[in-house]
Parts: sequence; structure tokens; C-alpha cells
Amino acid sequence: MDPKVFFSLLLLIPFFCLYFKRIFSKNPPLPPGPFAWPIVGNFFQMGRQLHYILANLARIHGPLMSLRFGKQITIIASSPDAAREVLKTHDRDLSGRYIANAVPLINPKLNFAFGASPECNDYWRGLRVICKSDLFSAKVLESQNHIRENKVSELVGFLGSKEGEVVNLGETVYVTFTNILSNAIFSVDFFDFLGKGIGKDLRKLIVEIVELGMIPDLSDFYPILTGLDFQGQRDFLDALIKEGFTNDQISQLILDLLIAGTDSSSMVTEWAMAELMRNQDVLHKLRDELKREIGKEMVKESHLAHLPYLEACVKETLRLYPPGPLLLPRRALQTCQVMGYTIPKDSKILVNMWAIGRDPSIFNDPLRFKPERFLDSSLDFKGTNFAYTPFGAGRRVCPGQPLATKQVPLILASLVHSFDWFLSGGMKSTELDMNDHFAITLKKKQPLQLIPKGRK
Ligand code: HEM
Repeated sequence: MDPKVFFSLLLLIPFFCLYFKRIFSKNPPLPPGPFAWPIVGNFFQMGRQLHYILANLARIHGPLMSLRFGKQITIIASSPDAAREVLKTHDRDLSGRYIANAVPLINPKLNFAFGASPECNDYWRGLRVICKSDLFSAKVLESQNHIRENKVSELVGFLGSKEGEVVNLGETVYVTFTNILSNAIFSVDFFDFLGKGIGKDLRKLIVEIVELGMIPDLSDFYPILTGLDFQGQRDFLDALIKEGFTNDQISQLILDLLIAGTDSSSMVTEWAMAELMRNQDVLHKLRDELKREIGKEMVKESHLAHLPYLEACVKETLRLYPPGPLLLPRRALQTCQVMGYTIPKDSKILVNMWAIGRDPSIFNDPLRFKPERFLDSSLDFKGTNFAYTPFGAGRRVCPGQPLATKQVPLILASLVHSFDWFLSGGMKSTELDMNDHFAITLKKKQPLQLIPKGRK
């Protein structure tokens, strides 16, 4: 046989195998998706801005789509119905966490993790219960509101000292979000606004994990925490110790909480401020509400319940810029059938919440920052309406949501109420770069640089 014909036939074998497998398989097919090349699959169709690419592909292939990367199958849900199937109807089967081999969120020595726990095992269950009752319950959060208000007043003090100077807004509020969490657990600040303090290396460590996907040396981190001897606030730590968690496991848990909770909250605040700078009419409405309800006082948590426009601004920011645009990747614990398609065991599952939030068939004029759309809307953060679940839903729903939805509005309101803000270098608000950069979380590509001026 002519070698050319022979090699062409050889190349066709995988296609024939796939064809016959599909014809004779008893299972329904995989969800539709773009053509996958042998071995590399859809690798060359992907890129860094995965949320955009997946949204465009879903327009062609539908709300439940599959991609292949080598042997790995990835399923993407891109509509409220598909999200409901993944996060509610098949929540149990799809409640594993998919962790890429390169990202070492699970310490191999401990074989222990929380957000990165590969399945909902006893460790994970124990941690969820303790977090819910001893860190994020309404009672605990209420008893710690002085911590958040103190940290926010330090933030306002620091920004006051920077009047007329350019500040990197995201990095500045990041310090406050970190110290809120470190004080809630240990009664200590991890670092100050100059980056000095016991947790000074923490930022570098988290950037390595979250943005660069690098394998950091966690052994530097554990002594920082264990060295603290768990002083101060004891309830959360006592509950963990009582349940038999070791110091190393507790350190790993704190690292998980810091990774999941601090960047996400600072990003939302940064995006919200960027949108307020671009939409001065919204900024003025928000200011009017704050002035009406609070007068010249500092913003307190007790004010938040009376600030519906502030809440709408936060919700609108989370619609356009969910820090987890694809939520956190899940993993199929077993093969199951969803919307008439087969999802094989160990598939990676993504929910494109970013695409759902920008879908014109769900949200009118979706690219406009229009908080008013949330004023008379029943959409909330509970994860029951699948057109809007920035905190996820089901078993793996964000446990930090009760804290996040207190601290983000508190800080945003304080920034708006206490300062006038100007863009650096005389930039006009229409020139503000709103491009994003997606690396696990959705960052602003150009950090927001603003100049504060205290309001009288
Ligand atoms: C605006 C802020 C935040 C947003 C938008 C957010 C969003 C999310 C999302 C989408 C998930 C994945 C849910 C799923 O798989 O269905 C998640 C998981 C998680 N979040 Fe948050 N989060 C925020 C703040 C926080 C805070 C403040 C903490 C804690 C201090 C936190 C701790 C966690 C943890 C531990 C997980 C993993 C839960 C698990 O796998 O069981 N998050 N978050």
C-alpha cells in the first residue's frame, strides 16, 4: 500500500473509534462542543481570557458544552438552567473540586484542604460546620463588628494621610480585608499599609499561588501562624482544636480562607470604585443616600440595612465582575446525565457566571453599570436564582458570603462618604481602562490609581 494512504488511514483510526463508540454506546453523548483534535483536544482554541472565549463558544455550541484537553473533559454551563442543573439538581454528583496538578493548594504532607478539598469528605464537612457556626454566623459577625469598624477607621485615617497623593486602591483595601480576617481569628494585624508586620510575606505567597500558579514553599508560612500561639479571639480556634485539627491543619485552613476571602473582596471594591468613577451620576446618587442616612458620621455597620442603593451598587459590581467568573472549578464524583448528555466521572465542571451576568436575554442593557436594576429585584446572594450566583450555590457555596456582604459595602460606603476621588495624571473618567485579567480571579488589568481628598 502507498505509505501516504497508509498513514492517512492511521490518522483516521481515532475518528472511527470515536464514531463507533458514540454509535454503540448506551449512554447519551457528551454535551456538544467545538471539534477536538486528537491528543491536544481544544487546547489551541483556549487562551488567557477564558471567560470571554468560553462565552463565545457557548453562543455556537449551547448552554451545556464540552471541551477536551488530552484525556481531560471539561464541561461548561453558561445559562441559568444549565447552572441550576450543575449547582442544584446534580450538586451531590458534581460537588468535587477540580485542582490542576500544578496548583499545590493541598499540602501533600497533610492531605488536607478546605476550598481545595477534592471531595466533600469528613474533614471538609467538619470545617464547613465550624466556619458556619464559629466564624461566619450572624451572632459571631455581630459580636465582631467593632473589629471591622476599627479596621475601616484605620483605612480612612491612612487615606486621609495620603491626601493629594496617588494610592493603589486595590492594594490598600487588601490590607484592611486581610487584617479584618486576621483580627477575627487571632486578634492581630498581619501587616500595615506599608506592608510591614508578621504576615509581610503572605501577599507574595498568595500572589504566587493565585496569579502565577507557582508552587510556593508553604513551610515558611506555617511558623508565622503557629508562632502566634493562637492568642486573642479564641472561639473559632478553640472549636477547631476541640474537633482535633492539628496546628498545621489549622494553618492550612487559614491560608485557604485568606486566599479565598481577601483578594475577592478587594477586587470587588476596586471594580466598584472604577465604575463609580466612570458613572458620576451613580456616584452622586450613592453619596446622596449616604448623606441622607448617615449625615456627617463615619459609616457603621448598623447603617447598612438602610442603604439600599449601596447594596444595589455592590450587587451590580458582582454581576459584571464576579471575582470567580467561572466560579471555582468542580469535579464530577461519578458519571451522571445532565440535560440529556453524559458527564463522565472526573470531568472538570465550570459555570460561566460572568457570561450569565452579561447575557442580554437575562439583563437588559447588560454592559451598563446600572445599580437601579437591583432596587426592585428579588435577586440576592443566597444562590437560589441561577441567573445571579456570584457566591456559587449548593454544597460548595462560598461560606464567607455573610462576612463579604458586610465588609465590602462597609468599605465602599466609607471610601465614598469620606473622600472625593480623582484619577491620577489628570486622566478623564472616560479614559479609565476597564480591561480585566483572569487568573483564577478577575482582576482589573490596570490597577486603579486614585487620589483621595477628604470631604468636609
Ligand atoms: C465578594 C467576595 C467573595 C466572593 C464573590 C466569593 C465567591 C466564591 C465562589 C464563587 C466560590 C465557589 C462556590 C462554588 O463552588 O459554588 C467560593 C468559595 C469559597 N469561598 Fe468565597 N467569595 C468571597 C469572599 C469570601 C470570603 C470573605 C471568604 C472567607 C474569609 C471566602 C471563603 C471561601 C471558601 C473557603 C470557599 C471554598 C468553599 C468550599 O469549597 O467548600 N470567600 N467563594
